[in-house]
Amino acid sequence: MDRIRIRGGKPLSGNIPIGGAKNATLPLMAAGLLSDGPLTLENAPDLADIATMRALLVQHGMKVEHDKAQRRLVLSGAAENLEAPYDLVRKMRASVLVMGPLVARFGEARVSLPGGCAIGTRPVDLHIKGLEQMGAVFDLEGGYMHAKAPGGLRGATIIFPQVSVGATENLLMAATLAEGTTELVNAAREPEIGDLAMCLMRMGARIEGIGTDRLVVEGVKRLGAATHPIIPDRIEAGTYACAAAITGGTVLLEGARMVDLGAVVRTLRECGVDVAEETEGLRITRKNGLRGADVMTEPFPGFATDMQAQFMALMCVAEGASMITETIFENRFMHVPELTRMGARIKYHGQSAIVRGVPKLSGAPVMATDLRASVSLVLAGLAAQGETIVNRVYHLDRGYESLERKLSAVGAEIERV
Ligand SMILES: CC(=O)N[C@H]1[C@@H](OP(=O)(O)OP(=O)(O)OC[C@H]2O[C@@H](n3ccc(=O)[nH]c3=O)[C@H](O)[C@@H]2O)O[C@H](CO)[C@@H](O)[C@@H]1O
Ligand SMILES: C=C(OP(=O)(O)O)C(=O)O
Repeated sequence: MDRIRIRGGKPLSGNIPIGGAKNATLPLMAAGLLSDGPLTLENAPDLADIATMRALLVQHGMKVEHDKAQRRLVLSGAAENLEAPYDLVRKMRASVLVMGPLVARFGEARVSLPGGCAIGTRPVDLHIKGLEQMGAVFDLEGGYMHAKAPGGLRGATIIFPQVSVGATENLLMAATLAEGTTELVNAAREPEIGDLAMCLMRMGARIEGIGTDRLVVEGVKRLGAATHPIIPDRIEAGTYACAAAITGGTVLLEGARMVDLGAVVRTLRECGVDVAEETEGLRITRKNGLRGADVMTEPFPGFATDMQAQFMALMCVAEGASMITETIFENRFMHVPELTRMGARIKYHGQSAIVRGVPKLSGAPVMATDLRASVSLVLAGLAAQGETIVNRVYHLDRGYESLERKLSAVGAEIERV
């Protein structure tokens, strides 16, 4: 199995191109089920999760062409098989995003329950309740959610008791083809949801309130073809910002947007890192020592949970103590024991961790159980003395395209072995 080998201690310098956002591309691909298309998605990343979503849509009966050279996905055709099988849903939770579009367009879907995952239990009750409010009837059988709405979905007012990115996306897509008006209250406001809404509008949907926590959707009879550019990946950008910061370098993140990274940028500045907006993207520079800072993860526009592990790696070598509180997922500190093996001083209890900065980390063989925990070990390895080997590289391949190529191009000593 592939591993990543890093020899730390090299300040990064140069440009890193930021790809299209994984977490925008996955729902956008699911939206392809809402029309015969073609739906053309520009700036598509080449990631394992995108291949999994492609396999899922293809087994539903759609045609999905991925032109990797042109960074373009073209989706067309209509689903014939309405079942999302366990093997694919288990591999990638975002597979449940096919449920809303399938029920809305074809009146039925059978989607495997995803089960828990490394970062938490992650139930899908809000997705189910919302579709029930829109008239779908659910049976749970053999580990599958079987939803039926033979007469189609109807608009409803859905008030989310807690903010959910996936449930907002599923119900937003479903609402575009429902009869009448759907109101989504306390909706998630992540940039990926705005991107999905923009694409749905291009396909002919009628949506108001984009960018706010109240989305109002007027259902239409059918959606059509569209071409949509995917937004840049703010988590990939944030991760490479931490790479520049932890190595004391200067990197231009080509294509990254300040508007998506407000809370991360504010925290980096608090730690003594310079962040400047340039025409081509964001420039991250760290000249002096890092200072510790406290962080609490929250729904957007708060600090993203998908940046928590990377930030913790940074705080391991910052001066003073930092308190990191994870409020979104109940089990998202799996990187702590591995960072500790590299010499970090971290204590955690419940949802909070205290990181006491040390002058140096030391390289070690490490592994993690999820995507962002894995990349936090890469960041720690970039700063550590000696060699770090990161195992289970398949986690990284879910969300970071050409990670080792992008980092070695700016001076890191990193390779896949
Ligand atoms: C593919 C994708 O875009 N993944 C992102 C998405 O995941 P995902 O859409 O799964 O995350 P949610 O926003 O739905 O989850 C937030 C919280 O709500 C809970 N919850 C969610 C749905 C539900 O029906 N019931 C329920 O209790 C979850 O267990 C979690 O504790 O948003 C997360 C939070 O920003 C990110 O970390 C993930 O990277
Ligand atoms: C948690 C993540 O993804 P997923 O929701 O697909 O597990 C992530 O991108 O960090």
